[in-house]
Amino acid sequence: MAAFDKVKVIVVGDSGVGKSSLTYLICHHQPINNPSWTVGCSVEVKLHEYKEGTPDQKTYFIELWDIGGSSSHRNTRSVFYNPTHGIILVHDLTNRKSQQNLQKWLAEVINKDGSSKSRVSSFDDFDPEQFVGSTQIPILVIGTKSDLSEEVRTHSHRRSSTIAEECGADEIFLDCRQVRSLAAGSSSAVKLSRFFDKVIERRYHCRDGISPFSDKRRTLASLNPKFYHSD
Ligand SMILES: Nc1nc2c(ncn2[C@@H]2O[C@H](COP(=O)(O)OP(=O)(O)OP(=O)(O)O)[C@@H](O)[C@H]2O)c(=O)[nH]1
Ligand SMILES: [Mg+2]
Repeated sequence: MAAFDKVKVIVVGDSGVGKSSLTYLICHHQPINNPSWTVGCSVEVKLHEYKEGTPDQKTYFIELWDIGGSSSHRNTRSVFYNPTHGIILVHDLTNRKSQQNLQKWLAEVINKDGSSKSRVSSFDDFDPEQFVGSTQIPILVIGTKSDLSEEVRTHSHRRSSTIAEECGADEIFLDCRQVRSLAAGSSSAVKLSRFFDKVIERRYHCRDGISPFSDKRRTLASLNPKFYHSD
């Protein structure tokens, strides 16, 4: 089998928001039956056509690292975060807290990327806008359980979540249990494909060639030293 270049995208969010359901739908084009809690991390792979339909089209492997959201694993899951080429932040549209917690998830990912030397001193101090500006790791925000959300069902548009606005990230609302949620040509499928293109672009086609994770803490610290303290 041909060897394809690959990128690693991590999928994070609170336990039960639907990360495994979403990951399965993306990779298998069908819903998963009765997902069980993810212990540690589960990796699914999909092939993606970068810049499909253009002369630059090329096939890549996308690894989706579906991270178990249980808070009891908070101290051990850092091993899964390095390297990270793209981040999918998942929240449950029927659970506002899960959306608010995405800021903590983002902070956790940059905080625990394999180094115990540098820490964000407080999640409240964490500024997603600054994070995005300094690391340029592409982010996609996904709101699940749109079928159960009154707000989504009764309005054709729902306001983007704060974190998506702060990160300048695209956001998708969907029902992970329906194949049609990511039907080819749908706006959600287009956003997802555009996100994967961005991740590949950043990883393989960026002129400066900087690894997103190797450089981000230094950049963040130089931007705002208050984020960091030494142990
Ligand atoms: N109605 C509805 N149910 C969903 C949707 N997405 C996920 N679920 C259900 O929500 C429950 C939790 O989904 P999971 O995919 O296991 O959640 P998770 O985020 O992987 O949870 P952890 O592995 O514990 O971190 C399951 O019963 C799913 O069937 C959705 O879009 N709509
Ligand atoms: Mg899971």
